[in-house]
Order: sequence, then C-alpha cells, then structure tokens
Amino acid sequence: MYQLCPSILSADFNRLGEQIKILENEGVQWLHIDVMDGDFVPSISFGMPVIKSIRKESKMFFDVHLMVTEPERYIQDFVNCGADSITVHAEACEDLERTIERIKDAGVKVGVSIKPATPVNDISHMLEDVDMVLVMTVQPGFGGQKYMDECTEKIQELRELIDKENLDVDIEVDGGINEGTLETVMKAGANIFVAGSWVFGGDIAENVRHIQKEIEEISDRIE
Ligand SMILES: O=C(CO)[C@@H](O)[C@H](O)COP(=O)(O)O
Repeated sequence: MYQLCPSILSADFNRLGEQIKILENEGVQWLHIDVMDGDFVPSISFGMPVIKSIRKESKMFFDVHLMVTEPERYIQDFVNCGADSITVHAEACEDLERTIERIKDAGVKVGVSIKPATPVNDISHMLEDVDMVLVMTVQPGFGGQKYMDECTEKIQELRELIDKENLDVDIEVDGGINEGTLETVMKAGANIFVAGSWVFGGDIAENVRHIQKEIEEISDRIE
C-alpha cells in the first residue's frame, strides 16, 4: 500500500488547521509530524500542544517522528496528545529495544528511523518488532534539502530483508522527495513517502492531486 505523507514542517503555521483540511479533502490519510528538540538535531520545531490542537479537528493518521534525544521520556505524552504512530531514531535511544517495547505497550504503531550514515545492519535484527522503518534521505533537521543518492541502496537492502522474511513492515522515506526522486525510492522499495516542500509549496490541493497521480502511474509502471 502506497501512502503520501505530507510533512507539516513545511506548512504555513499561521494557517495550519486550514492547510491540513485541504489535505484531508484531497483524500490524504497520513500526516507526518516532525518533533525536533534542538539537541538530537540542531533545530527546534514544535511539540505536544500543537499536536493536541490539530488532533481536535483531524481524523488523519498522525505519524509522529521524534527527532529527540532519549525519546522514551515522552512516549506517553505523545500518545496522550493523539499520535497514531511514534517513530524514534536508533541513534537517539540508550536502549532501543526497550523504547520500542514501551511504544507498543502504549498502544500505538512503532517505527524506527535511521540517519543517512547509519547502516541498515544496526536495526536489521529488530525488523520483526516494528511496523515501519523510516529511512532519512537527508540529514534530519530541516526541510527543503536535496535527496542523498547514497540512501537508495539502504532502501533496497531493507526491502530485500523485509520481503525475504515475509514481514509486514512499511518503508518510509523522508527528505528531498519530489518529482525527480519519487520513482527512484518507489523502485527501491519504499511505500510511504514523506514530502514537505513538494506538498506545501504553492497550491496544496493541486500538488496533492499531482503527486497522487504520479504515485499511481509509477506503481503501474513498476509492478
Ligand atoms: O524530517 C524532515 C527534515 O528533518 C523532513 O520531514 C522534511 O520536512 C521533509 O522536507 P522536504 O525535504 O520534503 O522539503
């Protein structure tokens, strides 16, 4: 199942609710929510109050990506404010296995993310324990960066491992996903596409329609 997952990091925060409504009206089901702490990544984005507020008006699947050091401290807070899935960074956890267990125990889906320099090997032993692997295809911290070509091989490697074991694990890609890179990541085996500037730059409804069409056409071509 392919999913476009717009990243609200590129939204106009003065019109956030309105822009999320546009996505929903266009049939987008997933919303990517980047939480940054200024420690694990250099930038600070937003936290629980924003998520709690948009949750009141939205039925979308809230895909919360915690770019924070020791995310285990905040699992219950993010569940309470409306996360449907929580993704943590392998590099940010003191005890990744325990953090994943805690997320599952909190009753939401769980994802593990790796930065561009982190090998698939670091998380391959825990594929059975997660719902999703998020492959960062830029250095986490900012929207609008260029896709790092060297990440394509990691997506392929993961797809092979997941298919070989017949696992039900999504591969999400995040960073620099646009007209020029979508086909590459789809061919490599990703099925959830985070896009910030591609969705929010210009006419959001028109962009979403165009991207959904692209996804459909590429999937017809490669399957
Ligand atoms: O997590 C991040 C950046 O750290 C991403 O979610 C970006 O927000 C994606 O933005 P684009 O590369 O699509 O503009």
